[in-house]
Amino acid sequence: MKILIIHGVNLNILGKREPEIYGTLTLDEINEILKKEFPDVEFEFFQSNFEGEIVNKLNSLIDSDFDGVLINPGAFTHYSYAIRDAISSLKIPVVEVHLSNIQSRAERGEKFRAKSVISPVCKGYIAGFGYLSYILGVEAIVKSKQ
Ligand SMILES: O=C1C[C@@](O)(C(=O)O)C[C@@H](O)[C@@H]1O
Repeated sequence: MKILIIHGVNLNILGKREPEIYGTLTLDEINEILKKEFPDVEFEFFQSNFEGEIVNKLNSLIDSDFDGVLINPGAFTHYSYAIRDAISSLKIPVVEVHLSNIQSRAERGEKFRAKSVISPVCKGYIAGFGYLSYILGVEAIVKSKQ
């Protein structure tokens, strides 16, 4: 089984970025945890701060042999119709994940986080479990394929 993990904008600085919200693990450490948790899955990892690069990556999956995509779009979650349309064009399952609970953050004042323009075109979404959100997301892709 082949799964593409897409980390969006500002996730390259995980570990140093607001650790009280996003935790202390770096992106590489999260990627390593996924490889250890799912030894039978072939992963490709992709991070970009550029919306168009993420769109290009998603477009490249049309007619590919990937079985699923897990994406944390970062702040693109809240406004990128381009990423949304690219996901809609895919036939394989896409799961959206977030480290933080974007709904509770919205209630506590950051209202813009309440809206994900991405989740309506995903198979499902998981938020609020820190790096475990990624594990749960991959598990959802693997188990829904079985
Ligand atoms: O960059 C991020 C990270 C995030 O996607 C998360 O993983 O909790 C939540 C987004 O609202 C935020 O812009």
